[in-house]
Amino acid sequence: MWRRVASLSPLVSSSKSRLLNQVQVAYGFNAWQMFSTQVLNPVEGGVSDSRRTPFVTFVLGGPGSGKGTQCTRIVETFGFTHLSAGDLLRREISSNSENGSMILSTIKEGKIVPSVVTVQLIQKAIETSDSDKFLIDGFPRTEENRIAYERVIGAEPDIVLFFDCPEEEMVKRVLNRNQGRIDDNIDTVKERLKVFAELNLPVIKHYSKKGKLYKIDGTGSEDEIFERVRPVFAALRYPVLF
Ligand SMILES: Nc1ncnc2c1ncn2[C@@H]1O[C@H](COP(=O)(O)OP(=O)(O)OP(=O)(O)O)[C@@H](O)[C@H]1O
Ligand SMILES: Nc1ccn([C@H]2C[C@H](O)[C@@H](COP(=O)(O)O)O2)c(=O)n1
Ligand SMILES: [Mg+2]
Repeated sequence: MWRRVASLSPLVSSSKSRLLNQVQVAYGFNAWQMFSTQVLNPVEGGVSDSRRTPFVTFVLGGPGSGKGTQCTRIVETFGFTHLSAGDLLRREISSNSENGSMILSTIKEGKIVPSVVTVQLIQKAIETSDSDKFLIDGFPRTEENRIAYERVIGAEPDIVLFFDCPEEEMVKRVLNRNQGRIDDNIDTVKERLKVFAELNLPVIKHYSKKGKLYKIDGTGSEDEIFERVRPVFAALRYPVLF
């Protein structure tokens, strides 16, 4: 079980703090992102490998914006573990869990499942994985999702990707998806677009204000989009040791 040291900053000496600022300027990351896979040991004030915390990327965008497609590419190239909130919920439906019928009707209507259910599924998936870097796809969809995650997991994401795509393109992609999803029909898509604009955009704005957002142009071919995503993760492969 991993956990993040909540009050890291007071433990960082002023010289380290200056160094972190220089690194942030040079690499475009903040101090928290740099410490995302190693946390300070509060007793010794040093870096402890025994209490690693995972690097978490939230992957956001409207329905059909290409989140799942690009996550597959990121997994192939950078070895992340992909957790799709939608897939976790659909698995609950197919396993006939106690929440299955509620989840099914919520997804059919294009609405959002209560955060307590989704956050629990994500928490379990993280805790039962050996991975130290996750893509959490399609989550948080609402401010309520975001706050519930931060409360339960005790951490914010390290970075957030947002695939920005015009509505007409998203609708076209969803209606051509042909994977048998119950929400891939014009009525549900219209509702999902409404929910995205009303409830998800505020989350995206929140992370933008925090300097964690990477807005990616979600138009063009899958390859073209991945070439916009690649530099974000390529930069993460240069660890800075303190
Ligand atoms: N750049 C692209 N150009 C054309 N089609 C694409 C592109 N990227 C993905 N697609 C296709 O569009 C459909 C939707 O993509 P994807 O499932 O990745 O979107 P998503 O953001 O995960 O959607 P949802 O939120 O509904 O799960 C899929 O059929 C996918 O193959
Ligand atoms: N945080 C989430 C994620 C997904 N859902 C529900 C509602 C979505 O329309 C549906 C499909 O998700 P997708 O595969 O498109 O990411 O699942 C939710 O309620 N809360
Ligand atoms: Mg998807």
